[in-house]
Amino acid sequence: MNVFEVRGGKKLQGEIVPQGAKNEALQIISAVLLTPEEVTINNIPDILDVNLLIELLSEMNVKVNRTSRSTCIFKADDVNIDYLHSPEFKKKSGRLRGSVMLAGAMLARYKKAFIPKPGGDKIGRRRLDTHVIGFQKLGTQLDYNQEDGFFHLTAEELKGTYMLLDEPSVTGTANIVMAATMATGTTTIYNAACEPYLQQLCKMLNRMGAKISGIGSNLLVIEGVDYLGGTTHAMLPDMIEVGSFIGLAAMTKGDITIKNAGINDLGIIPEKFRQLGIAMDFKGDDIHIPSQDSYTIQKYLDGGVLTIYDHPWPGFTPDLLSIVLVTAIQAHGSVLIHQKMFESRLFFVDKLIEMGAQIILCDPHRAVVIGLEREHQLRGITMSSPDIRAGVALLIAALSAEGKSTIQNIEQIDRGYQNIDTRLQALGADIKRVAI
Ligand SMILES: CC(=O)N[C@H]1[C@@H](OP(=O)(O)OP(=O)(O)OC[C@H]2O[C@@H](n3ccc(=O)[nH]c3=O)[C@H](O)[C@@H]2O)O[C@H](CO)[C@@H](O)[C@@H]1O
Ligand SMILES: C=C(OP(=O)(O)O)C(=O)O
Repeated sequence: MNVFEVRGGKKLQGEIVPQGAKNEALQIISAVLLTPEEVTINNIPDILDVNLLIELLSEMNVKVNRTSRSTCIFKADDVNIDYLHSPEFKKKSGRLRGSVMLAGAMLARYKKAFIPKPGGDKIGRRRLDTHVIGFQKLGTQLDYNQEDGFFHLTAEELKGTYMLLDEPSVTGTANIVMAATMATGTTTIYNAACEPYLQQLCKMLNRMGAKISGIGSNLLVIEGVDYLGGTTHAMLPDMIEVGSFIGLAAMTKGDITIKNAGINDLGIIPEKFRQLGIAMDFKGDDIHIPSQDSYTIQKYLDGGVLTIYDHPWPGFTPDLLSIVLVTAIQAHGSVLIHQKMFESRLFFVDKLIEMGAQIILCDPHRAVVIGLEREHQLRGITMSSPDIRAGVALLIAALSAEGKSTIQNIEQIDRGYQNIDTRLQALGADIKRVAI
């Protein structure tokens, strides 16, 4: 087991390139099952969750040729469907959320899929109802087997239909879109999620021969086709990494340039950090965050305290709220952080409070951060990373703190951030990965 040992207080400086997007990669890599032809994927993030999904495909007998850490050629011309019903699949897929999206592709191509209880961050209830109801509307029979703990999904034929999703689930929409690509007739999905992850998936599917319109909106229309072929795809820069680096720069008084940040696909993200008072300039596709001694949280026009809350795209992603929260610690002013989607994602503030932050956890969904205005620094402590984003938020706190911090359970961070220790070292951070 490894921990991060961090000696904080250093001003970080330099350039950093975001990895390919984790949540996009999980959708895109699942989609390779839709065709027997070669699919080449570039800008793959070299992170635990993605590597595990690639391993699962390889164990399903998909030919996997990883020509470099960031490029992989897949060929799913002889898939072993039964592997999806094995204890090994159950165990491994339970370690990541993304594995649930193998089901949509399997249903489209083989009219058969198995879904064990998926893994992913333990950040609250994470139901699969939207996925399953969508599959059922397309004509899938569902049988939950108490003994093996799998949902068994089978269909004689998938038939296009109209559906209004209960909620714009990200992985749910991806799953239903994939299932509908080769259904008979037209599928209309209203209240669809429309994150750049999904836009990228739909564009890739269209290149493979699918007929999807409405991309980028919450109304997707999918005309079923008989066959999908091979293609090439490259992931966008990871917008959650970009947001994390903006927060990191502000908290460490750093002067950081995020290279090739994919600004056109960041939506409201830069604006939310600007509301915290963080200056940034866009130069081409790079974001430069200059060193700032202080930053002041905006108030509403009527003088009210700012609230930053999550909302389905194009609202603010829930995956950056922990980062916004930690970034507000050293600001002037106060902000209410309202995590609407997940009920267990804010408990990590206990650690920040122990480090000296002024935070009031009002309830599991809401926390008020009262900025310290850099009047005193956080203190280094030993802490454990509860989930990917809280883990990075704690890491940012540690890098800004006085003295030594130890962060345990860093596998959580490694699930989503590629070689974060070495990339931060290149910015001047004192961080070591230590085996214990
Ligand atoms: C692998 C992957 O892509 N994971 C992302 C995906 O997870 P995932 O696709 O699992 O998340 P969902 O979009 O299904 O929803 C997440 C949670 O939010 C709740 N919910 C969702 C929509 C809504 O309008 N209201 C609401 O309360 C759901 O009930 C659920 O508990 O999307 C989440 C929400 O952006 C992100 O945090 C995850 O990083
Ligand atoms: C919640 C997240 O991931 P997952 O859905 O894979 O658990 C995340 O990326 O912040």
